[in-house]
Amino acid sequence: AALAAGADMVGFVFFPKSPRNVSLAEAVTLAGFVRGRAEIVALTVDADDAAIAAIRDRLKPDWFQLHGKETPERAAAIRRLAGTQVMKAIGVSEPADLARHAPYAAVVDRLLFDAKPPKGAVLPGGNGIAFDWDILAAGAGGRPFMLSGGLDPDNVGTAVARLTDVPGFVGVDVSSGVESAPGEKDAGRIAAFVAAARA
Ligand SMILES: O=C(O)c1ccccc1NCC(=O)[C@H](O)[C@H](O)COP(=O)(O)O
Repeated sequence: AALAAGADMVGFVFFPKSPRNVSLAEAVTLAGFVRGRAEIVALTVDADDAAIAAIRDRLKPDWFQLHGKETPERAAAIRRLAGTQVMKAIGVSEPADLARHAPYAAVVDRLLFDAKPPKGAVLPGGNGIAFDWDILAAGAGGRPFMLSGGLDPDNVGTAVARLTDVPGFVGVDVSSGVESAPGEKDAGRIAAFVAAARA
């Protein structure tokens, strides 16, 4: 559905507590459809070297998306180990959170500004929560970045319009906003999301 809709990237979640978790074997099978048509993203949460190496060797992703508490040093080490591009998720709920991205900017290829998970949340991402996009408009810093958090087919056009002139803005990422239930992607919502983002 993502490919049919014209998505640029397709992500695979490696986080057992997520309703979107896939095994490495499932991801490898699905990635076979994606390779050459869109970029393959491996989403990990504080993965150790063995997990990164296994994903690198079997999935052969274009990107690792780091969604845990990885330090800038750990993100740099993962980038070396993986030999791929790396995107680091930064949780944002207030302007001060943007300062957290500075140490990562020199060591990763892209930042993903996402909503901070609510206190006690099981998932560090994919919670369908939006934050104030004006925070990014004021100080995203010029490094390549993407926006996520609570995006859906109805609001993504407004989000893109708001950020399109902000230096570094390269795209959007979505999860729950294109689902009919947690972990159940909806082909119609995916198509509507990509169309609205591109429009
Ligand atoms: O989506 C998950 O289940 C998930 C699990 C563990 C870490 C991160 C996760 N998702 C990260 C994403 O990149 C989501 O697309 C992003 O947080 C936006 O989610 P949503 O607000 O649901 O669109």
